[in-house]
Amino acid sequence: MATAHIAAQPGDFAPAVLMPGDPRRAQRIAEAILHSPRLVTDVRGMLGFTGTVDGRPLSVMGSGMGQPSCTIYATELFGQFGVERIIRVGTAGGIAEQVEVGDVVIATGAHTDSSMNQLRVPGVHFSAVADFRLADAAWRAAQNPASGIRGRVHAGTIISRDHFYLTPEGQTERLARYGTLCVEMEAAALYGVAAEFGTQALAVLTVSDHLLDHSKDMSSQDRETRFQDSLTLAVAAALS
Ligand SMILES: O=P(O)(O)O[C@H]1O[C@H](CO)[C@@H](O)[C@H]1O
Ligand SMILES: O=c1cc[nH]c(=O)[nH]1
Repeated sequence: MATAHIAAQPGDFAPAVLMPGDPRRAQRIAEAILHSPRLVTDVRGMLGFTGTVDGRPLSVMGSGMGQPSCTIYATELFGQFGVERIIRVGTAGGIAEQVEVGDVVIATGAHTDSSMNQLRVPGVHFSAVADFRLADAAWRAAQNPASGIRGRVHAGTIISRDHFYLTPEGQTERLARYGTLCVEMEAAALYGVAAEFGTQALAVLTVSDHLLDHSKDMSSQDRETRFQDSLTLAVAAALS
């Protein structure tokens, strides 16, 4: 039962999927945390793996960059492959002053400048929010010393932008005033797809750079590899 973008069979995906934007990060995560990972799809190089963690099935699959790409994969996983929860594990740019490079953000809600969720309920400004149970599980894992979290963890609102390079003047500073923690490019759409299917979604983000202070930004290699804390929280949520 392959779909247009996923060449897998029924049962190939676990009920919970970790979803980074970068398919190479999906492979690294699969190799790092899954017991007996097997490749279940590679259409367009968007790698998906399934294995087990502590004897429980778990999948990892890339989403690509941006809300349209993430929406395609999330829609097919929820709609065709029996997936019940998707936890995005991505990088983000810091916006709030208290958020530093290397910190982790549990995205409880996502503002957006995208039109994708506007099309869902005509005349309504859709609220793109994380599943409370997943967010609570990630937050509780962050507070538990046994989890081994080394850095700081924040929970709150983020923004999912369509543009990586084009930002209206003053928008970032205004978002900071409204308590927005960081910016990435997928969570709002992912939360919208989960609402459509009555399933669960969460984004756990590693801050790779800061929009208002670039002095400590990560290299592109660090962006691919420095995600241990967010991964720990994402797995805790996925298997909760
Ligand atoms: O690191 P990932 O998960 O790709 O997430 C962030 O990085 C990409 C931009 O560099 C966008 O996809 C953004 O959301
Ligand atoms: O979308 C993103 C992701 C990481 N860093 C940014 O500045 N923006």
